[in-house]
Amino acid sequence: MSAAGVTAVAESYQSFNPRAYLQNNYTLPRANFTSEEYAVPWKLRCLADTFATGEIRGQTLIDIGTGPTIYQLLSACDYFEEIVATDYLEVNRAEIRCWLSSKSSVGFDWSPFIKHTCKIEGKGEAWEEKEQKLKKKLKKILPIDVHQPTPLGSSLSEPADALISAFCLEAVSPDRQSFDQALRNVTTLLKPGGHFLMIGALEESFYLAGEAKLSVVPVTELDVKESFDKNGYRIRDFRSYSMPPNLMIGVDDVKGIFFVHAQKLA
Ligand SMILES: Nc1ncnc2c1ncn2[C@@H]1O[C@@H](CSCCNC[C@@H]2Cc3ccc([N+](=O)[O-])cc3CN2)[C@@H](O)[C@H]1O
Repeated sequence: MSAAGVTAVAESYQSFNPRAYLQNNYTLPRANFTSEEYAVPWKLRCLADTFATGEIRGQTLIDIGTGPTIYQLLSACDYFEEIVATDYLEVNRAEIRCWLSSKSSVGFDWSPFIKHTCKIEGKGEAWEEKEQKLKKKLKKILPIDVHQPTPLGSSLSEPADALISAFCLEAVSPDRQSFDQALRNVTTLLKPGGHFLMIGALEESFYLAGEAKLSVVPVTELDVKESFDKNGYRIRDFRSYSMPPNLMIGVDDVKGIFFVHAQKLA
């Protein structure tokens, strides 16, 4: 892992604009709920299908690099007592706090995401009920640095039952070696036998978030599978999505999205 590369990444994130990032990726056209040919419904389907088995459950789920988004936690909230959000930037942690505390729609409006998740889960759950359930379970919002051997510092009492992460490791690693090391680091946060659900960008080299232009280490399906294999996981499921031309809107050069369900070997 190049220390200089990691420092450069950290500096680039100082101008990350959460609202611009949300606008770029979580409004139309990418957040179009009319068909699973669109990126956001595809991601929600991966998560809803995986949690529906009931196999992934426990006391604590940690979200690695939550960013300013909560959609990735919607299907998880039925299966864990405590959900821990984490991010490197205070501006992102503040976005999550704003959503948690907002009575009205002061924060980003996640209701279309919550309604879609309730619909595909098919339990007849009211979206307001799921929203309140997640807000109740989302008990901690912690600083994290995946490049540290102990990413949460001393904030973590014991390893979690499961980890989830969306678009983080590849977007904060200057190279493949750093990506592998970051995966090794966050694996210390997971109990043996615990499950790790990761969603990420395929073959992306940059993305925009307001004034910030962030570098991304391009990873292929094979790269991701190799990283999990090398770090003591059994891959349970792997799905990929090709970005259709109408979703290539200039905010990044992402070619596709991967979803991996991996289990840490006991
Ligand atoms: N050292 C660090 N440790 C942990 N987290 C860190 C660190 N540094 C920054 N962070 C934290 O990690 C970041 C996570 S956001 C990364 C965005 N990834 C790229 C973007 C994502 C995206 C989303 C949706 C769709 N789609 O089509 O639907 C496509 C794409 C493709 N482009 C950010 O929260 C930062 O604050």
